[in-house]
Amino acid sequence: MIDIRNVTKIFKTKSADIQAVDDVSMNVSQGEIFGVIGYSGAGKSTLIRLFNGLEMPSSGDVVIGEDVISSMSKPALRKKRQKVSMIFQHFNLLWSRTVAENISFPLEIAGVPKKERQKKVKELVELVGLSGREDNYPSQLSGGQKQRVGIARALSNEPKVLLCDEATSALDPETTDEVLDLLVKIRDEMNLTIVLITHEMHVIRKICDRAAVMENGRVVETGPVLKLFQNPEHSVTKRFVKDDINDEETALSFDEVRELFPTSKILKFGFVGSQSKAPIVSQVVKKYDLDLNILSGNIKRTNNESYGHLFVAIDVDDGTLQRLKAELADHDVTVEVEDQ
Ligand SMILES: Nc1ncnc2c1ncn2[C@@H]1O[C@H](COP(=O)(O)OP(=O)(O)OP(=O)(O)O)[C@@H](O)[C@H]1O
Repeated sequence: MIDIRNVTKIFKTKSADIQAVDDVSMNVSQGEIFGVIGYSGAGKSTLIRLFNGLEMPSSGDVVIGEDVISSMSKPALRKKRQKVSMIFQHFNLLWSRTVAENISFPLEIAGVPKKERQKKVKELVELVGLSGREDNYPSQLSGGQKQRVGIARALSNEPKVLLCDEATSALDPETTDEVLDLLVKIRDEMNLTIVLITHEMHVIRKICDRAAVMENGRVVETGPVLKLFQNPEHSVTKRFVKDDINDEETALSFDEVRELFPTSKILKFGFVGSQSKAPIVSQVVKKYDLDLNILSGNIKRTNNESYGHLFVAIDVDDGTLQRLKAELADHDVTVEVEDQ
């Protein structure tokens, strides 16, 4: 559906050339929710703006469906943007227009007759849960409601692709989850392909199927979301996963744990899916007659699986540890020894 091929974007400024996107390649399948995550300045906004031709690549190709975005004429591109629409962090609504008029605006530009526009607006208002608010102005709405208007407006021309530029970054956690649920609903109902950029791993975990991690303009890691959470390889991915799990408290208490149990090793067991509920660890620990102190645990849900980890302090010699690791590996439970 979307094919990004060796795309580079260099901004030429008076003082220097800035390489915002550096040789990025990625594919997004039809119906997928694909996330791009990175810290500030990683190149996410530039990358997503390349998807709909708001920026043109310095080299490489952006292909959406049958069209090579990077070599389209301006009028063709304007037309294409009706099918590759976008929502924004600060909503970009027209403040002097009501909810209904905002949603109707792209249809007016596309020359859709009034009757048809009204019908479409009504459908969209219902779809995004804003019935009764049609005549309100944006200033009368909460942040979450404003983004619902942004989403309805973006859907008015029945796009194939929805680009989300930090769409929940201005929202509180509860409203973020409501808007994310809405994105999943419209993906399912309209068979949309969604590409979102974010700096919040929670957003990736909650709704994305696959994600790419960016640093300094490059994609440093990409894969199915569960894989990124379970087995992050790049240091940036590890930081994002750690922030999401938020085990700072555990990290702080490790020193105390070492004082309390000087001969113990601190282990982290990692689980996924059904294993996260089964008593595998308890069975294996019993079998080797080990004493175990549970330090902390956490189970999180991705869009379709649960995964989790358990930190324990355990008095175990190296030989037994190897056997324990092998046995747990047979049950898809990973074991990591935390640094002493
Ligand atoms: N129009 C521009 N002219 C010059 N440099 C730019 C331009 N747009 C972006 N940059 C630079 O490109 C780099 C990547 O910026 P970009 O906004 O794409 O990153 P980002 O990951 O989206 O960060 P943020 O979340 O802070 O927006 C930065 O160094 C930025 O200063």
